[in-house]
Amino acid sequence: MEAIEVTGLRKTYKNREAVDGIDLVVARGEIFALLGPNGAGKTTTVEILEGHRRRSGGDVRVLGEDPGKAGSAWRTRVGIVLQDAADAADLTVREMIRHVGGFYPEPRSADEVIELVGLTAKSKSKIRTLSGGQRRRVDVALGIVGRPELLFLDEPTTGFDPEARRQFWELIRKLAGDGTTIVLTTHYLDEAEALADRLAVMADGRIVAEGTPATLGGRSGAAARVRWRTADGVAHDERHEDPTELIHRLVNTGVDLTTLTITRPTLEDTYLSLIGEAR
Ligand SMILES: Nc1ncnc2c1ncn2[C@@H]1O[C@H](COP(=O)(O)OP(=O)(O)OP(=O)(O)O)[C@@H](O)[C@H]1O
Repeated sequence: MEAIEVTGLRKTYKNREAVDGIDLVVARGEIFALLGPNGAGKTTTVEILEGHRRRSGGDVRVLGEDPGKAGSAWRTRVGIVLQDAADAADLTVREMIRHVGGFYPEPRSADEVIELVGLTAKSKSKIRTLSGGQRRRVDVALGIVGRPELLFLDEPTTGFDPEARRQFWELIRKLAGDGTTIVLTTHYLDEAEALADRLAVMADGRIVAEGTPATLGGRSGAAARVRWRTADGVAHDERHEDPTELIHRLVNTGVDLTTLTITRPTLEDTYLSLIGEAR
């Protein structure tokens, strides 16, 4: 059974199709990223999958059930990392995690969760005294304390410093390695590339491309850009479908290969052209 199966999902707000008939499958144990510009329909889609928003049409199965009708047993199998879930709390980190863990049948221990999110040094601090990035770690802790089979993360690393982002990525990989299915929305293309097994790009309520980070939008087959400088200092810049033959030729003509660079479009290049085409 897949973790998520969606066919023909639609959501209409007044006259506006925020989600305009999307199909989506997320396999168990997969890390799936949903990308797209502001207003594309990502949050609406994810909130429907979480059971927090009604759909206008289509079929949705999440862990085998319709989230619009599923009960509390289903809810304990799904983890949601909300932005600022823990913000106003006057509790300590450990108290808050234990408190929320109490709502689940088989919670992780507070110590395990605190260690996983890297908050050991802050476990006895009141949440309101934490920095923004540290509070986001508490949000993540609250999302995973119930040992979810499926975890939704909405722009999880906004406000993290670079080291905290890398630590968070490690945590996500670890959770996925233990079999947790992960669905994340992000505006960071490097994050999607580092984490996602598969990703989909939404624009204007539709999915405009879907694939692995390496193949999205024909990326792997896109022409490579080859640049080099000849001994007389002249710069060359060419595009080639298959640069191997060109490189052989350059080697045979004695080009200084220390000046040679070969680049493919980055995920960001591909994403921006997909979004541009969708407009
Ligand atoms: N409660 C609502 N009532 C009316 N329109 C809404 C509502 N929620 C969202 N919309 C509209 O639906 C569209 C999709 O919004 P959504 O929040 O799903 O986009 P998003 O891809 O998550 O954007 P962002 O990257 O900015 O979070 C937008 O045009 C938004 O204005």
